[in-house]
Amino acid sequence: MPSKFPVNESHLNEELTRLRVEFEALRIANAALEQQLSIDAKQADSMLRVLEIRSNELKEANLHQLNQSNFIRRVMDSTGAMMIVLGPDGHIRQVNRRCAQELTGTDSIPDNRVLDDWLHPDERQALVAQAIGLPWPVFSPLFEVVRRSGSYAAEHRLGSRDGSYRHYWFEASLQHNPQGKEEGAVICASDITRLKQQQERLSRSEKRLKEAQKIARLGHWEMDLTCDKLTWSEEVCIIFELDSASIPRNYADFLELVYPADRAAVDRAFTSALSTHGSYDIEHRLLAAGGQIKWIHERCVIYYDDAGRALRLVGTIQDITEQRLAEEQLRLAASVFDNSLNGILITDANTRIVKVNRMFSEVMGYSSDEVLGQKPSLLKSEHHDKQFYRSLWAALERDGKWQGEIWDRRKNGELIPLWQNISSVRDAIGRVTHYISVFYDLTQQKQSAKHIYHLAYYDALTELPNRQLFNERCEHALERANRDYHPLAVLFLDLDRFKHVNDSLGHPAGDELLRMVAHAIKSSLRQDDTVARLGGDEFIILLENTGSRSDVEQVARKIIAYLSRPFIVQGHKLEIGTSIGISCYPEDGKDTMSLIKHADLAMYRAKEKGRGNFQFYETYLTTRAKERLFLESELRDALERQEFHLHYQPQFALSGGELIGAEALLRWNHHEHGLIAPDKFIPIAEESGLIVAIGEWVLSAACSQAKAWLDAGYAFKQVAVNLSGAQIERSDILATVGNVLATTGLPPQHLELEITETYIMRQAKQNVRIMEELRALGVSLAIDDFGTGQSSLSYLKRLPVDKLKIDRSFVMDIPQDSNDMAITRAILALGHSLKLTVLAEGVETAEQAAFLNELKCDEVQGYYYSRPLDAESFRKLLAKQKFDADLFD
Ligand SMILES: Nc1nc2c(ncn2[C@@H]2O[C@H](COP(=O)(O)O[C@H]3[C@@H](O)[C@H](n4cnc5c(=O)[nH]c(N)nc54)O[C@@H]3COP(=O)(O)O)[C@@H](O)[C@H]2O)c(=O)[nH]1
Repeated sequence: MPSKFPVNESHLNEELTRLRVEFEALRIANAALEQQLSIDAKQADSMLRVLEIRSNELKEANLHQLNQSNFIRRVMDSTGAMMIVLGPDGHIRQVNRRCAQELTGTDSIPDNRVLDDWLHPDERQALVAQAIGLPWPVFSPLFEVVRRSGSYAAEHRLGSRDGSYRHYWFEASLQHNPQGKEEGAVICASDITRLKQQQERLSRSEKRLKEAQKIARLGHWEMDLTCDKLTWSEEVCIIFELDSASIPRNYADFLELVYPADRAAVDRAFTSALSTHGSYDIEHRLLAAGGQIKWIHERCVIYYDDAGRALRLVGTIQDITEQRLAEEQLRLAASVFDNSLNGILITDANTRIVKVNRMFSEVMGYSSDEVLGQKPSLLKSEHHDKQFYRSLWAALERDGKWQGEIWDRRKNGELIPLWQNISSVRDAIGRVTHYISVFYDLTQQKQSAKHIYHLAYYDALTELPNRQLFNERCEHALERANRDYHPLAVLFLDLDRFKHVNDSLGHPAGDELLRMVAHAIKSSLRQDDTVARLGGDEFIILLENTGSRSDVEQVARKIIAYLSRPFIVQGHKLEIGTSIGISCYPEDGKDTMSLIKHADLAMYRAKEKGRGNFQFYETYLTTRAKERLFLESELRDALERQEFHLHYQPQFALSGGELIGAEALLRWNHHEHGLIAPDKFIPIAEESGLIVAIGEWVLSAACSQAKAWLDAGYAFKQVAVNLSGAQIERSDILATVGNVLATTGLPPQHLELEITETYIMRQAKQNVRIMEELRALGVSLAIDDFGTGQSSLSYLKRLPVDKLKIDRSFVMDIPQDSNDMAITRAILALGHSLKLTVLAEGVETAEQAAFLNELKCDEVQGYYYSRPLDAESFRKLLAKQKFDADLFD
């Protein structure tokens, strides 16, 4: 075959040679190979045999491993815990059935899952936080933790298939192969959910116990007697106010904390319980660290060994301070309730009585048993109408309280006024639970008020209304009179001669007389009329619905007649009488004050008219009263203004006509109104008491003048000075006369003192004594106005007087009035029989002088002989006197 390429023989040879060589080499090699193959075949056979052996071994090993693996799986499945095998990257490689069931509800776990997927988010998050920043990929932070620690034990929650989390106790260990390379980890997770729940329950109940102990302030303690060691719960520390370091650790230290006064009792309880194999229960005080004394309740039980030896004591301590205080408060409240001076009644919401106190029973007369369960209406009286109780309940419902006066009825039927304070008690949600009524008896108060009212409105002596009540009644009467156009009258009474009774028989007799008079006035009036006592011997009467003035006049006459009858007081027959002033509404006044004032003025006028008279008010009486007021106020300054002077009315011996002396008569020359008559101002001076100073001035002026005349050589027997009754009563007349005589130097025998018969007889006994003392000074005494004063003859003969002055009223109607002549005659006879000088005053005519002369009257004075003269005129008269001065010494 032609070659495409030029053939080269050498080259072919060379090639052939090379091929031969190669072939030879190949042949040799093949032979070697065949040899080798034969060797190898042999070897292979032996190897195959080995392999077969090995394979059998492996099979056996595999079987063994499978058995082992099955065994392990069975073991794993048989455990109650979850077994999880993690691969080297943390993925779950294998789990036991329990685990698969728990986590997925199947028998397997899907591939590539990590256990962290079931961890509670909080825990997962915490593990993630630990794994952050690791330089290799982290599939399972949980596995990383296991890796880090090698072995790991912790509590974790894993989500179950039902969505709940269960608690597991993880115990994990990192796995290495024999070469030391990490192969993963095995986790055994035991379900501790129930344990956990029990723990939680336990801790909850421990907590609750703790709280309960705290609330109950209850602590517990234990004492190991074998080593005298005390242990306390936390609450005990709180009770003792000690920190746990300083809490007593043995019995002796504990006793130190017990209040000293209670230590013996505590120790007794302790030792007695030990000796009797008992327990003890005691309340005692302790000294808390803060210094406070606390009350505690201690209970203890003792445990013994089989031989009966006490081993330990277990006890509780409860702080009962508040309870004690509350008990104390309760005891106090109960004591207050029981001992309250107020009655207390408590009802339930249905107003059934649930409790009453002692005072209730005392006041109302019902025992507690008698009223419990009853309604308070048991006590009801008919004093109040339904409306009263309706408004009481309305107030209770509206304000929760009511207070006021209620008249109830006692068990014995008596009505009783009570001041009640009723309040409702509500519970936390506002429902009324009780009503409490606190009351006190107003009887006493009402009686006191009545008594006070009586004192304030009634006259204690006569039981008649007083001025205050009269005023009020008059006010009301005026309102009625004004409304109904009725007239009314006010009668002002002043008893005549009452002072005389008082002065002569004493105040008890005066009081009795006033009571009789009060009764007499009342019985002479209608029931509706008001009679009041204003004080002293003054009474006032209110006549309502009076008809004409004559009707009032009739009443006045009736009263005068009643009071003119004699009253027998302490065996004395007393004749007094009354003077009545009358004012009428509306003509004499439209208000109480005016009516009383005007009746008073009218009464004065009635008295002036003569006793046993009545007088209707007239306007001039007011003018007169004003005038009196004016005079009184002017009188007060008259002495200072030296407006007084004396006139002297000469007195003569009737038989020879000799000038024997003069009566000093006071004259008031007012700087504006000129001469004011003594009749006008002396009574005012007497009433106001100014008579004392004025009388002293008169005495002093008269004595000075008399002494001056004597010193000037004029002869006269005496100067007579009038002493007013008021002056004697209101001053020390004895001292006054003595002083005046001493200071003026007038020999007493030249002074004669004139005292009116009326005054002397008013208090005869006492006045006799004063007159005796005056006479002892050396002065002579004359009874002035004799015949007007109803002298008692028995007294008259005992009177230390020298002269009787026949009152002008008897002389003035001589010779026209035969009665006066008879009286004059009688006085002269009486005077002479008593060996007294008799002077007739007010002699104005020759007939009178002749009549007196005929009757051997000793001395005279009167206009017939001379009017009162001023001092100078009298001196001139003296100068004409031809008497021998010795005649009068
Ligand atoms: N306690 C004092 N009383 C005094 C004093 N001075 C006077 N009085 C008393 O005042 C009353 C009035 O006195 P008076 O106006 O002075 O009148 C006296 C005589 O003037 C008056 N008199 C005398 N003679 C007559 C007469 O013939 N006719 C007449 N109509 N009047 C006459 O009598 C008054 C004296 O009376 P008496 O005292 O009763 O002797 C009068 O009661 C005075 O007592 C004084 O200082 N203190």
